[in-house]
Amino acid sequence: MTAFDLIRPYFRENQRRIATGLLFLLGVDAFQLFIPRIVKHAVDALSAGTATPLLLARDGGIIVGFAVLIGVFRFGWRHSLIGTSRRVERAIRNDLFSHLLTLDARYFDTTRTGDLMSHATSDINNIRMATGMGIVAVTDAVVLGGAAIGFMAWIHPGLALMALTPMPFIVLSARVFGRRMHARHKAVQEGLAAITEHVREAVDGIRVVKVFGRGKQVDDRLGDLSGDYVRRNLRLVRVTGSLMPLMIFLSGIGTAIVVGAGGRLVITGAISPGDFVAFISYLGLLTWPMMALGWMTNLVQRGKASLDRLAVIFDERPKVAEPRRPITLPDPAGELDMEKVSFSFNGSRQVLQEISLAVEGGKSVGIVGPPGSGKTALLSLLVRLYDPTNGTIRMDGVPLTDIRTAEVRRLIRFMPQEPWLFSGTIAENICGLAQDADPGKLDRAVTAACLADTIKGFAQGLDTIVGEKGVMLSGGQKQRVALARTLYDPAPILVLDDPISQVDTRTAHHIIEAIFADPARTLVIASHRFTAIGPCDEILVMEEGRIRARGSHDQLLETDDYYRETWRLQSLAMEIEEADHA
Ligand SMILES: Nc1ncnc2c1ncn2[C@@H]1O[C@H](COP(=O)(O)OP(=O)(O)OP(=O)(O)O)[C@@H](O)[C@H]1O
Repeated sequence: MTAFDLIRPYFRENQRRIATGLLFLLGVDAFQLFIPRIVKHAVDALSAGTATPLLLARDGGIIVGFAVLIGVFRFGWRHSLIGTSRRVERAIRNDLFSHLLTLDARYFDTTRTGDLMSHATSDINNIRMATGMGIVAVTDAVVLGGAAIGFMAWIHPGLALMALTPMPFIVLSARVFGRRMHARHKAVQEGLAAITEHVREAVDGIRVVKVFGRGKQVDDRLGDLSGDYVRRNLRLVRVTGSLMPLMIFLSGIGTAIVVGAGGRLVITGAISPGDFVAFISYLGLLTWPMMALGWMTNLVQRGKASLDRLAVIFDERPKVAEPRRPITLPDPAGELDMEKVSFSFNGSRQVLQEISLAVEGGKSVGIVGPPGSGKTALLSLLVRLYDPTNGTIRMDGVPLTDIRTAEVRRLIRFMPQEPWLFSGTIAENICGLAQDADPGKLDRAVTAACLADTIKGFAQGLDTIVGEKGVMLSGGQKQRVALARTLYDPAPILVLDDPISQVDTRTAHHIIEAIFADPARTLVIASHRFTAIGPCDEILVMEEGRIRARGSHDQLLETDDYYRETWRLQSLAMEIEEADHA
Protein backbone atom coordinates (compact mmCIF):
# COMPACT_ATOMS: atom_id res chain seq x y z
CA MET A 1 0.00 0.00 0.00
CA THR A 2 1.40 3.42 -0.91
CA ALA A 3 0.95 6.55 1.19
CA PHE A 4 -1.49 7.83 -1.42
CA ASP A 5 -3.58 4.61 -1.38
CA LEU A 6 -3.85 4.99 2.37
CA ILE A 7 -5.04 8.59 2.45
CA ARG A 8 -7.32 8.51 -0.64
CA PRO A 9 -10.44 6.98 1.02
CA TYR A 10 -10.31 9.55 3.81
CA PHE A 11 -10.18 12.39 1.28
CA ARG A 12 -13.03 10.81 -0.66
CA GLU A 13 -15.16 10.61 2.49
CA ASN A 14 -14.64 14.31 3.08
CA GLN A 15 -14.70 15.54 -0.51
CA ARG A 16 -17.68 17.87 0.01
CA ARG A 17 -16.10 19.56 3.00
CA ILE A 18 -12.79 19.87 1.16
CA ALA A 19 -14.57 21.40 -1.89
CA THR A 20 -16.41 23.91 0.34
CA GLY A 21 -13.18 24.81 2.13
CA LEU A 22 -11.38 25.28 -1.18
CA LEU A 23 -14.15 27.60 -2.45
CA PHE A 24 -13.79 29.77 0.66
CA LEU A 25 -10.01 29.72 0.24
CA LEU A 26 -10.27 30.74 -3.41
CA GLY A 27 -12.62 33.58 -2.32
CA VAL A 28 -9.99 34.85 0.14
CA ASP A 29 -7.32 34.68 -2.57
CA ALA A 30 -9.54 36.55 -5.06
CA PHE A 31 -10.33 39.38 -2.59
CA GLN A 32 -6.65 39.67 -1.70
CA LEU A 33 -5.80 39.98 -5.38
CA PHE A 34 -8.35 42.77 -5.90
CA ILE A 35 -7.11 45.03 -3.11
CA PRO A 36 -3.95 46.15 -5.03
CA ARG A 37 -6.24 47.12 -7.95
CA ILE A 38 -8.16 49.49 -5.65
CA VAL A 39 -4.92 50.88 -4.22
CA LYS A 40 -3.66 51.45 -7.78
CA HIS A 41 -6.86 53.34 -8.58
CA ALA A 42 -6.41 55.62 -5.56
CA VAL A 43 -2.67 56.22 -6.13
CA ASP A 44 -3.20 57.03 -9.84
CA ALA A 45 -5.99 59.46 -8.98
CA LEU A 46 -3.73 61.09 -6.38
CA SER A 47 -0.78 61.45 -8.78
CA ALA A 48 -3.04 62.75 -11.60
CA GLY A 49 -4.57 65.27 -9.16
CA THR A 50 -8.10 63.94 -9.78
CA ALA A 51 -8.54 62.41 -6.32
CA THR A 52 -11.45 63.71 -4.25
CA PRO A 53 -12.25 62.92 -0.60
CA LEU A 54 -15.33 61.05 -1.81
CA LEU A 55 -13.30 58.92 -4.27
CA LEU A 56 -10.69 58.09 -1.61
CA ALA A 57 -13.44 57.31 0.94
CA ARG A 58 -15.15 55.03 -1.62
CA ASP A 59 -11.86 53.16 -2.35
CA GLY A 60 -11.18 52.90 1.39
CA GLY A 61 -14.73 51.60 1.93
CA ILE A 62 -14.25 48.93 -0.76
CA ILE A 63 -11.00 47.81 0.90
CA VAL A 64 -12.77 47.59 4.29
CA GLY A 65 -15.58 45.57 2.61
CA PHE A 66 -13.04 43.17 1.13
CA ALA A 67 -11.30 42.91 4.51
CA VAL A 68 -14.61 41.90 6.13
CA LEU A 69 -15.27 39.34 3.38
CA ILE A 70 -11.70 38.01 3.74
CA GLY A 71 -12.35 37.56 7.47
CA VAL A 72 -15.64 35.70 6.90
CA PHE A 73 -14.22 33.50 4.13
CA ARG A 74 -11.08 32.79 6.14
CA PHE A 75 -13.28 31.53 8.97
CA GLY A 76 -15.12 29.41 6.37
CA TRP A 77 -12.01 27.66 5.04
CA ARG A 78 -10.49 27.13 8.44
CA HIS A 79 -13.71 25.55 9.67
CA SER A 80 -14.03 23.27 6.63
CA LEU A 81 -10.39 22.35 5.98
CA ILE A 82 -9.06 22.20 9.54
CA GLY A 83 -12.30 20.39 10.50
CA THR A 84 -11.60 17.89 7.72
CA SER A 85 -8.07 17.33 8.94
CA ARG A 86 -9.43 16.61 12.43
CA ARG A 87 -11.96 14.15 10.99
CA VAL A 88 -9.25 12.43 8.95
CA GLU A 89 -7.10 12.25 12.09
CA ARG A 90 -9.93 10.61 14.06
CA ALA A 91 -10.76 8.13 11.28
CA ILE A 92 -7.12 7.07 10.78
CA ARG A 93 -6.59 6.65 14.53
CA ASN A 94 -9.73 4.50 14.87
CA ASP A 95 -8.83 2.43 11.81
CA LEU A 96 -5.26 1.96 13.02
CA PHE A 97 -6.44 0.74 16.41
CA SER A 98 -9.04 -1.58 14.87
CA HIS A 99 -6.38 -2.93 12.52
CA LEU A 100 -3.91 -3.51 15.37
CA LEU A 101 -6.59 -5.52 17.18
CA THR A 102 -6.78 -7.89 14.19
CA LEU A 103 -3.02 -8.64 14.33
CA ASP A 104 -1.84 -11.72 16.15
CA ALA A 105 0.41 -12.32 19.14
CA ARG A 106 3.45 -12.82 16.90
CA TYR A 107 3.25 -9.18 15.68
CA PHE A 108 3.15 -7.84 19.24
CA ASP A 109 6.01 -10.18 20.26
CA THR A 110 8.26 -8.36 17.82
CA THR A 111 6.90 -4.78 17.87
CA ARG A 112 7.95 -2.23 20.47
CA THR A 113 5.02 -0.58 22.29
CA GLY A 114 6.86 2.77 22.10
CA ASP A 115 6.81 2.53 18.30
CA LEU A 116 3.08 1.92 18.28
CA MET A 117 2.51 4.84 20.67
CA SER A 118 4.53 7.09 18.39
CA HIS A 119 2.47 5.99 15.36
CA ALA A 120 -0.78 6.64 17.23
CA THR A 121 0.28 10.12 18.30
CA SER A 122 2.94 12.02 16.36
CA ASP A 123 2.54 10.19 13.03
CA ILE A 124 -1.21 10.80 13.00
CA ASN A 125 -0.59 14.40 14.06
CA ASN A 126 1.76 14.88 11.10
CA ILE A 127 -0.86 13.52 8.74
CA ARG A 128 -3.42 15.92 10.20
CA MET A 129 -1.10 18.88 9.63
CA ALA A 130 -0.32 17.78 6.08
CA THR A 131 -3.98 17.26 5.18
CA GLY A 132 -5.17 20.52 6.77
CA MET A 133 -2.55 23.22 6.32
CA GLY A 134 -0.91 21.23 3.52
CA ILE A 135 -4.00 21.68 1.31
CA VAL A 136 -4.11 25.39 2.17
CA ALA A 137 -0.44 25.88 1.35
CA VAL A 138 -0.67 24.00 -1.95
CA THR A 139 -3.78 25.95 -3.01
CA ASP A 140 -2.25 29.28 -2.05
CA ALA A 141 1.00 28.45 -3.83
CA VAL A 142 -0.85 27.55 -7.03
CA VAL A 143 -3.79 30.02 -7.06
CA LEU A 144 -2.52 33.07 -5.18
CA GLY A 145 0.99 32.63 -6.61
CA GLY A 146 -0.24 32.02 -10.15
CA ALA A 147 -2.72 34.91 -10.12
CA ALA A 148 -0.23 37.34 -8.56
CA ILE A 149 2.26 36.48 -11.33
CA GLY A 150 -0.56 36.97 -13.90
CA PHE A 151 -1.40 40.45 -12.58
CA MET A 152 2.29 41.41 -12.49
CA ALA A 153 2.74 40.27 -16.11
CA TRP A 154 -0.37 42.23 -17.05
CA ILE A 155 1.13 45.40 -15.57
CA HIS A 156 4.53 44.92 -17.24
CA PRO A 157 5.72 41.51 -18.56
CA GLY A 158 9.41 42.53 -18.69
CA LEU A 159 9.38 43.76 -15.07
CA ALA A 160 7.52 40.60 -14.01
CA LEU A 161 10.18 38.47 -15.67
CA MET A 162 12.96 40.33 -13.86
CA ALA A 163 11.14 40.23 -10.48
CA LEU A 164 10.64 36.49 -10.84
CA THR A 165 14.30 35.57 -11.52
CA PRO A 166 14.76 34.26 -7.92
CA MET A 167 11.73 31.95 -8.40
CA PRO A 168 13.55 28.87 -9.83
CA PHE A 169 16.07 29.07 -6.97
CA ILE A 170 13.20 29.09 -4.49
CA VAL A 171 11.59 26.02 -6.03
CA LEU A 172 14.95 24.25 -6.33
CA SER A 173 15.96 24.92 -2.73
CA ALA A 174 12.49 23.83 -1.54
CA ARG A 175 13.04 20.50 -3.31
CA VAL A 176 16.58 19.92 -2.04
CA PHE A 177 15.73 20.93 1.50
CA GLY A 178 12.51 18.91 1.39
CA ARG A 179 14.39 15.68 0.73
CA ARG A 180 16.78 16.32 3.62
CA MET A 181 13.90 17.23 5.89
CA HIS A 182 12.19 13.94 5.10
CA ALA A 183 15.18 11.83 6.18
CA ARG A 184 15.90 13.91 9.26
CA HIS A 185 12.31 14.02 10.35
CA LYS A 186 12.16 10.23 10.18
CA ALA A 187 15.22 10.07 12.43
CA VAL A 188 13.51 12.44 14.92
CA GLN A 189 10.42 10.22 15.03
CA GLU A 190 12.58 7.15 15.69
CA GLY A 191 14.33 9.01 18.52
CA LEU A 192 10.98 9.91 20.09
CA ALA A 193 9.77 6.31 19.80
CA ALA A 194 12.89 5.10 21.62
CA ILE A 195 12.28 7.58 24.48
CA THR A 196 8.58 6.63 24.74
CA GLU A 197 9.44 2.94 24.86
CA HIS A 198 12.13 3.45 27.50
CA VAL A 199 9.86 5.52 29.75
CA ARG A 200 7.01 3.03 29.36
CA GLU A 201 9.25 0.12 30.27
CA ALA A 202 10.80 1.92 33.25
CA VAL A 203 7.40 2.94 34.66
CA ASP A 204 5.99 -0.53 34.00
CA GLY A 205 8.88 -2.13 35.85
CA ILE A 206 9.26 0.60 38.50
CA ARG A 207 9.23 -1.92 41.37
CA VAL A 208 12.11 -3.90 39.86
CA VAL A 209 13.95 -0.66 39.10
CA LYS A 210 13.65 0.39 42.77
CA VAL A 211 14.33 -2.96 44.41
CA PHE A 212 17.43 -3.63 42.31
CA GLY A 213 18.68 -0.04 42.51
CA ARG A 214 18.54 0.39 38.74
CA GLY A 215 17.30 4.01 39.04
CA LYS A 216 20.58 5.59 37.97
CA GLN A 217 21.03 3.17 35.10
CA VAL A 218 17.50 3.85 33.82
CA ASP A 219 17.96 7.59 34.35
CA ASP A 220 21.30 7.63 32.50
CA ARG A 221 19.78 5.72 29.62
CA LEU A 222 16.98 8.29 29.39
CA GLY A 223 19.63 11.02 29.44
CA ASP A 224 21.41 9.34 26.52
CA LEU A 225 18.20 8.88 24.58
CA SER A 226 17.14 12.50 25.25
CA GLY A 227 20.57 13.75 24.19
CA ASP A 228 20.31 11.74 21.01
CA TYR A 229 16.78 13.09 20.45
CA VAL A 230 18.05 16.69 20.82
CA ARG A 231 20.89 15.98 18.35
CA ARG A 232 18.43 14.53 15.85
CA ASN A 233 16.16 17.57 16.28
CA LEU A 234 19.06 19.98 15.85
CA ARG A 235 20.04 18.27 12.63
CA LEU A 236 16.43 18.80 11.49
CA VAL A 237 16.41 22.40 12.70
CA ARG A 238 19.57 23.12 10.69
CA VAL A 239 17.57 22.29 7.57
CA THR A 240 14.19 23.84 8.52
CA GLY A 241 15.91 26.88 10.08
CA SER A 242 17.93 27.65 6.95
CA LEU A 243 15.03 27.19 4.57
CA MET A 244 12.88 30.13 5.73
CA PRO A 245 15.69 32.77 5.78
CA LEU A 246 16.78 31.59 2.35
CA MET A 247 13.23 32.04 1.06
CA ILE A 248 12.96 35.53 2.57
CA PHE A 249 16.38 36.50 1.14
CA LEU A 250 15.45 35.31 -2.34
CA SER A 251 12.08 37.09 -2.29
CA GLY A 252 13.86 40.23 -0.97
CA ILE A 253 16.04 40.18 -4.10
CA GLY A 254 12.81 40.23 -6.16
CA THR A 255 11.59 43.34 -4.30
CA ALA A 256 14.94 45.09 -4.78
CA ILE A 257 14.77 44.42 -8.52
CA VAL A 258 11.23 45.91 -8.70
CA VAL A 259 12.21 49.01 -6.73
CA GLY A 260 15.21 49.63 -9.04
CA ALA A 261 13.84 48.61 -12.44
CA GLY A 262 10.15 49.43 -11.74
CA GLY A 263 11.03 52.87 -10.35
CA ARG A 264 12.87 53.64 -13.60
CA LEU A 265 9.76 52.56 -15.61
CA VAL A 266 7.64 55.02 -13.58
CA ILE A 267 10.15 57.81 -14.32
CA THR A 268 10.04 57.05 -18.06
CA GLY A 269 6.23 56.87 -17.91
CA ALA A 270 6.08 53.22 -19.04
CA ILE A 271 3.93 52.36 -15.99
CA SER A 272 1.92 54.60 -13.70
CA PRO A 273 2.79 55.17 -10.00
CA GLY A 274 -0.41 53.20 -9.20
CA ASP A 275 0.89 50.28 -11.25
CA PHE A 276 4.21 50.49 -9.40
CA VAL A 277 2.48 50.35 -5.99
CA ALA A 278 0.16 47.54 -7.17
CA PHE A 279 3.17 45.62 -8.57
CA ILE A 280 4.96 45.81 -5.20
CA SER A 281 1.72 44.62 -3.50
CA TYR A 282 1.46 41.63 -5.88
CA LEU A 283 5.09 40.78 -5.25
CA GLY A 284 4.28 40.96 -1.53
CA LEU A 285 1.32 38.63 -2.09
CA LEU A 286 3.65 36.27 -3.94
CA THR A 287 6.03 36.09 -0.97
CA TRP A 288 3.55 34.03 1.09
CA PRO A 289 2.96 31.35 -1.56
CA MET A 290 6.74 31.21 -2.13
CA MET A 291 7.31 30.70 1.57
CA ALA A 292 4.33 28.37 1.70
CA LEU A 293 6.10 26.33 -0.92
CA GLY A 294 8.97 25.78 1.51
CA TRP A 295 6.68 25.29 4.50
CA MET A 296 4.38 23.03 2.54
CA THR A 297 7.32 20.87 1.49
CA ASN A 298 8.11 20.46 5.16
CA LEU A 299 4.53 19.61 6.13
CA VAL A 300 3.91 17.32 3.21
CA GLN A 301 7.26 15.55 3.62
CA ARG A 302 6.50 14.91 7.27
CA GLY A 303 2.97 13.74 6.48
CA LYS A 304 4.30 11.47 3.74
CA ALA A 305 6.94 9.95 6.06
CA SER A 306 4.22 9.28 8.64
CA LEU A 307 1.85 7.84 6.03
CA ASP A 308 4.64 5.55 4.77
CA ARG A 309 5.15 4.22 8.28
CA LEU A 310 1.42 3.69 8.84
CA ALA A 311 1.09 2.02 5.40
CA VAL A 312 3.58 -0.62 6.58
CA ILE A 313 1.36 -1.38 9.60
CA PHE A 314 -1.83 -1.39 7.53
CA ASP A 315 -0.13 -3.85 5.13
CA GLU A 316 0.57 -6.18 8.02
CA ARG A 317 -1.71 -9.22 7.90
CA PRO A 318 -2.33 -11.57 10.81
CA LYS A 319 -0.50 -14.87 10.41
CA VAL A 320 -3.42 -16.44 12.26
CA ALA A 321 -5.83 -16.09 9.35
CA GLU A 322 -9.62 -16.36 9.38
CA PRO A 323 -11.01 -19.32 7.39
CA ARG A 324 -12.47 -18.61 3.93
CA ARG A 325 -15.36 -21.00 4.51
CA PRO A 326 -15.77 -21.16 8.28
CA ILE A 327 -17.32 -24.25 9.83
CA THR A 328 -19.58 -23.82 12.85
CA LEU A 329 -19.96 -26.37 15.63
CA PRO A 330 -23.56 -25.99 16.84
CA ASP A 331 -23.37 -28.58 19.62
CA PRO A 332 -19.70 -29.25 20.38
CA ALA A 333 -18.76 -32.34 22.36
CA GLY A 334 -15.45 -30.74 23.37
CA GLU A 335 -13.14 -33.31 21.77
CA LEU A 336 -9.60 -32.12 21.10
CA ASP A 337 -6.84 -33.71 19.13
CA MET A 338 -3.35 -32.74 18.05
CA GLU A 339 -1.56 -34.53 15.27
CA LYS A 340 2.21 -34.24 15.02
CA VAL A 341 2.16 -30.59 16.04
CA SER A 342 5.44 -28.68 15.89
CA PHE A 343 5.89 -25.01 16.61
CA SER A 344 8.50 -22.28 16.47
CA PHE A 345 7.94 -18.68 17.63
CA ASN A 346 10.52 -17.17 15.32
CA GLY A 347 11.15 -19.73 12.61
CA SER A 348 14.48 -20.87 14.01
CA ARG A 349 14.12 -22.83 17.28
CA GLN A 350 11.41 -25.51 17.55
CA VAL A 351 9.76 -25.11 20.97
CA LEU A 352 7.26 -27.94 20.31
CA GLN A 353 8.13 -31.05 18.34
CA GLU A 354 5.68 -33.59 16.95
CA ILE A 355 3.14 -33.42 19.78
CA SER A 356 0.21 -35.80 19.37
CA LEU A 357 -2.70 -35.89 21.72
CA ALA A 358 -6.37 -36.98 21.77
CA VAL A 359 -8.81 -35.85 24.44
CA GLU A 360 -12.39 -37.11 24.52
CA GLY A 361 -15.16 -34.68 25.43
CA GLY A 362 -15.48 -34.31 29.20
CA LYS A 363 -12.01 -35.77 29.89
CA SER A 364 -9.05 -33.94 31.37
CA VAL A 365 -5.38 -33.62 30.48
CA GLY A 366 -2.69 -32.29 32.78
CA ILE A 367 0.63 -30.97 31.49
CA VAL A 368 3.69 -30.85 33.67
CA GLY A 369 7.35 -30.24 32.94
CA PRO A 370 10.28 -28.01 33.81
CA PRO A 371 10.17 -24.27 33.03
CA GLY A 372 10.59 -23.58 29.34
CA SER A 373 9.55 -27.10 28.30
CA GLY A 374 6.75 -25.73 26.09
CA LYS A 375 3.59 -25.96 28.23
CA THR A 376 2.43 -22.37 27.59
CA ALA A 377 3.36 -22.62 23.91
CA LEU A 378 1.18 -25.71 23.57
CA LEU A 379 -1.82 -24.08 25.29
CA SER A 380 -1.43 -20.92 23.17
CA LEU A 381 -1.91 -23.02 20.04
CA LEU A 382 -5.22 -24.36 21.36
CA VAL A 383 -6.78 -20.88 21.28
CA ARG A 384 -4.97 -19.89 18.09
CA LEU A 385 -2.85 -17.16 19.63
CA TYR A 386 -0.38 -18.76 17.20
CA ASP A 387 -0.83 -21.47 14.58
CA PRO A 388 1.44 -24.54 14.56
CA THR A 389 4.37 -24.54 12.16
CA ASN A 390 3.50 -28.14 11.27
CA GLY A 391 0.68 -30.50 12.13
CA THR A 392 -3.02 -30.02 12.83
CA ILE A 393 -5.15 -29.28 15.86
CA ARG A 394 -8.82 -30.28 15.71
CA MET A 395 -11.90 -29.72 17.78
CA ASP A 396 -14.63 -32.34 17.30
CA GLY A 397 -12.69 -33.45 14.21
CA VAL A 398 -12.69 -29.98 12.61
CA PRO A 399 -9.29 -28.25 12.15
CA LEU A 400 -9.15 -25.10 14.28
CA THR A 401 -8.06 -23.21 11.17
CA ASP A 402 -11.53 -23.91 9.68
CA ILE A 403 -13.33 -22.30 12.62
CA ARG A 404 -13.49 -18.53 13.13
CA THR A 405 -10.96 -17.42 15.75
CA ALA A 406 -13.69 -15.70 17.80
CA GLU A 407 -15.65 -18.98 17.79
CA VAL A 408 -12.56 -20.98 18.83
CA ARG A 409 -11.99 -18.63 21.75
CA ARG A 410 -15.67 -18.77 22.75
CA LEU A 411 -15.68 -22.57 22.78
CA ILE A 412 -12.21 -22.94 24.29
CA ARG A 413 -11.88 -20.63 27.28
CA PHE A 414 -8.29 -19.86 28.10
CA MET A 415 -6.72 -18.55 31.26
CA PRO A 416 -3.24 -17.19 30.45
CA GLN A 417 -0.38 -17.72 32.89
CA GLU A 418 -0.08 -14.01 33.61
CA PRO A 419 -3.17 -12.72 35.46
CA TRP A 420 -3.35 -9.50 33.48
CA LEU A 421 -6.09 -7.16 34.76
CA PHE A 422 -7.56 -3.96 33.33
CA SER A 423 -7.70 -0.89 35.53
CA GLY A 424 -11.49 -0.99 36.15
CA THR A 425 -13.43 -2.77 38.88
CA ILE A 426 -13.33 -6.45 39.83
CA ALA A 427 -16.75 -6.96 38.18
CA GLU A 428 -15.60 -5.28 34.95
CA ASN A 429 -12.54 -7.50 34.87
CA ILE A 430 -14.64 -10.61 35.25
CA CYS A 431 -17.46 -9.88 32.84
CA GLY A 432 -16.44 -6.95 30.64
CA LEU A 433 -18.60 -3.84 30.86
CA ALA A 434 -20.57 -3.66 34.13
CA GLN A 435 -23.94 -3.10 32.42
CA ASP A 436 -23.54 -6.41 30.54
CA ALA A 437 -23.00 -8.39 33.75
CA ASP A 438 -25.18 -11.43 34.38
CA PRO A 439 -25.47 -11.66 38.20
CA GLY A 440 -26.03 -15.45 38.16
CA LYS A 441 -22.97 -16.13 35.99
CA LEU A 442 -20.90 -13.64 37.97
CA ASP A 443 -21.85 -15.29 41.24
CA ARG A 444 -20.98 -18.79 39.97
CA ALA A 445 -17.63 -17.64 38.58
CA VAL A 446 -16.72 -15.84 41.82
CA THR A 447 -17.61 -18.90 43.93
CA ALA A 448 -15.72 -21.34 41.67
CA ALA A 449 -12.62 -19.12 41.76
CA CYS A 450 -12.82 -19.04 45.58
CA LEU A 451 -13.12 -15.29 45.50
CA ALA A 452 -16.37 -14.75 47.43
CA ASP A 453 -14.78 -14.20 50.87
CA THR A 454 -12.10 -11.91 49.46
CA ILE A 455 -14.75 -9.74 47.79
CA LYS A 456 -16.83 -9.60 50.98
CA GLY A 457 -13.74 -8.20 52.69
CA PHE A 458 -13.62 -5.21 50.32
CA ALA A 459 -15.83 -2.23 51.23
CA GLN A 460 -16.81 -1.76 47.58
CA GLY A 461 -17.21 -5.49 46.92
CA LEU A 462 -17.27 -6.31 43.23
CA ASP A 463 -17.04 -2.58 42.47
CA THR A 464 -13.58 -2.33 44.02
CA ILE A 465 -11.18 -0.59 41.63
CA VAL A 466 -8.18 -2.86 41.05
CA GLY A 467 -5.78 -0.14 39.81
CA GLU A 468 -3.45 -0.30 36.83
CA LYS A 469 -2.85 -3.98 35.95
CA GLY A 470 -4.55 -4.89 39.24
CA VAL A 471 -1.82 -3.23 41.31
CA MET A 472 -4.17 -2.90 44.32
CA LEU A 473 -4.69 -6.65 44.60
CA SER A 474 -2.35 -9.32 45.87
CA GLY A 475 -0.88 -11.83 43.41
CA GLY A 476 -3.29 -14.56 44.55
CA GLN A 477 -6.29 -12.21 44.36
CA LYS A 478 -5.33 -11.15 40.84
CA GLN A 479 -4.99 -14.76 39.80
CA ARG A 480 -8.44 -15.64 41.12
CA VAL A 481 -10.04 -12.62 39.40
CA ALA A 482 -8.39 -13.83 36.17
CA LEU A 483 -9.72 -17.33 36.81
CA ALA A 484 -13.24 -16.00 37.47
CA ARG A 485 -13.02 -14.14 34.15
CA THR A 486 -12.24 -17.46 32.42
CA LEU A 487 -15.09 -19.27 34.18
CA TYR A 488 -17.69 -16.50 33.70
CA ASP A 489 -18.91 -17.73 30.29
CA PRO A 490 -19.34 -21.51 30.44
CA ALA A 491 -17.56 -23.26 27.54
CA PRO A 492 -17.21 -26.93 26.53
CA ILE A 493 -13.41 -26.72 26.84
CA LEU A 494 -11.36 -25.02 29.54
CA VAL A 495 -7.63 -24.42 29.06
CA LEU A 496 -5.82 -23.19 32.17
CA ASP A 497 -2.18 -22.16 32.34
CA ASP A 498 -0.86 -22.45 35.88
CA PRO A 499 -4.19 -21.44 37.50
CA ILE A 500 -3.27 -22.00 41.17
CA SER A 501 0.40 -21.03 41.25
CA GLN A 502 -0.22 -18.07 43.57
CA VAL A 503 -2.75 -19.45 46.07
CA ASP A 504 -2.30 -21.49 49.23
CA THR A 505 -2.88 -25.26 49.28
CA ARG A 506 -6.36 -25.11 50.81
CA THR A 507 -7.66 -22.50 48.35
CA ALA A 508 -6.02 -24.47 45.53
CA HIS A 509 -7.98 -27.60 46.56
CA HIS A 510 -11.29 -25.71 46.54
CA ILE A 511 -10.56 -24.20 43.13
CA ILE A 512 -9.56 -27.53 41.61
CA GLU A 513 -12.69 -29.20 43.02
CA ALA A 514 -14.86 -26.51 41.41
CA ILE A 515 -13.03 -26.78 38.09
CA PHE A 516 -13.44 -30.55 37.94
CA ALA A 517 -17.08 -30.44 39.11
CA ASP A 518 -18.57 -30.30 35.60
CA PRO A 519 -18.27 -33.80 34.08
CA ALA A 520 -19.19 -32.58 30.58
CA ARG A 521 -16.37 -30.05 30.35
CA THR A 522 -13.06 -30.93 28.72
CA LEU A 523 -10.08 -29.68 30.71
CA VAL A 524 -6.48 -28.96 29.74
CA ILE A 525 -4.38 -27.75 32.65
CA ALA A 526 -0.69 -26.92 32.69
CA SER A 527 0.72 -26.58 36.16
CA HIS A 528 3.70 -27.19 38.39
CA ARG A 529 1.26 -28.13 41.20
CA PHE A 530 0.17 -31.74 41.55
CA THR A 531 -3.07 -30.57 43.17
CA ALA A 532 -4.05 -29.34 39.70
CA ILE A 533 -2.76 -32.13 37.48
CA GLY A 534 -3.09 -35.16 39.80
CA PRO A 535 -6.85 -35.64 39.20
CA CYS A 536 -6.49 -35.49 35.38
CA ASP A 537 -7.39 -38.54 33.26
CA GLU A 538 -4.12 -38.27 31.40
CA ILE A 539 -0.95 -36.39 32.28
CA LEU A 540 1.78 -35.38 29.82
CA VAL A 541 5.30 -34.81 31.08
CA MET A 542 7.02 -32.35 28.78
CA GLU A 543 10.72 -31.84 28.25
CA GLU A 544 12.33 -29.53 25.69
CA GLY A 545 9.22 -29.34 23.56
CA ARG A 546 8.58 -33.09 23.48
CA ILE A 547 6.35 -35.41 25.47
CA ARG A 548 8.82 -37.48 27.48
CA ALA A 549 6.15 -39.55 29.30
CA ARG A 550 2.36 -39.85 29.51
CA GLY A 551 -0.18 -41.72 31.60
CA SER A 552 -2.30 -41.41 34.73
CA HIS A 553 -0.86 -40.07 37.99
CA ASP A 554 -0.34 -43.60 39.37
CA GLN A 555 1.23 -44.86 36.16
CA LEU A 556 3.67 -41.95 35.98
CA LEU A 557 4.69 -42.42 39.62
CA GLU A 558 5.81 -45.87 38.53
CA THR A 559 7.32 -45.09 35.15
CA ASP A 560 8.81 -41.56 35.14
CA ASP A 561 11.70 -40.46 37.36
CA TYR A 562 11.16 -36.73 36.87
CA TYR A 563 7.45 -37.04 37.74
CA ARG A 564 8.08 -39.20 40.80
CA GLU A 565 10.86 -36.98 42.16
CA THR A 566 8.92 -33.74 41.61
CA TRP A 567 5.84 -35.27 43.25
CA ARG A 568 7.88 -36.49 46.24
CA LEU A 569 9.41 -33.05 46.85
CA GLN A 570 6.06 -31.32 46.51
CA SER A 571 4.29 -33.76 48.84
CA LEU A 572 6.99 -33.10 51.41
CA ALA A 573 6.51 -29.34 51.08
CA MET A 574 2.73 -29.75 51.43
CA GLU A 575 3.11 -31.86 54.56
CA ILE A 576 5.29 -29.17 56.13
CA GLU A 577 2.77 -26.47 55.15
CA GLU A 578 -0.13 -28.44 56.63
CA ALA A 579 1.84 -29.11 59.83
CA ASP A 580 2.42 -25.35 60.10
CA HIS A 581 -1.34 -24.70 59.76
CA ALA A 582 -2.25 -27.34 62.36
N1 LIG B 1 7.09 -15.01 22.54
C1 LIG B 1 8.14 -15.85 22.45
N2 LIG B 1 9.04 -15.68 21.45
C2 LIG B 1 10.10 -16.52 21.34
N3 LIG B 1 10.33 -17.56 22.19
C3 LIG B 1 9.48 -17.75 23.19
C4 LIG B 1 8.34 -16.90 23.39
N4 LIG B 1 7.66 -17.35 24.48
C5 LIG B 1 8.36 -18.41 24.95
N5 LIG B 1 9.43 -18.65 24.18
C6 LIG B 1 10.37 -19.77 24.34
O1 LIG B 1 9.64 -20.98 24.12
C7 LIG B 1 10.04 -22.01 25.01
C8 LIG B 1 8.82 -22.59 25.71
O2 LIG B 1 8.26 -21.60 26.53
P1 LIG B 1 6.93 -21.82 27.35
O3 LIG B 1 6.49 -20.49 27.86
O4 LIG B 1 5.98 -22.58 26.54
O5 LIG B 1 7.47 -22.72 28.56
P2 LIG B 1 6.65 -23.28 29.80
O6 LIG B 1 6.86 -24.74 29.80
O7 LIG B 1 5.26 -22.78 29.79
O8 LIG B 1 7.48 -22.61 30.98
P3 LIG B 1 6.97 -22.19 32.45
O9 LIG B 1 6.82 -23.45 33.24
O10 LIG B 1 8.11 -21.37 32.94
O11 LIG B 1 5.71 -21.44 32.30
C9 LIG B 1 11.02 -21.38 25.97
O12 LIG B 1 12.31 -21.83 25.60
C10 LIG B 1 10.91 -19.89 25.75
O13 LIG B 1 12.16 -19.30 25.84
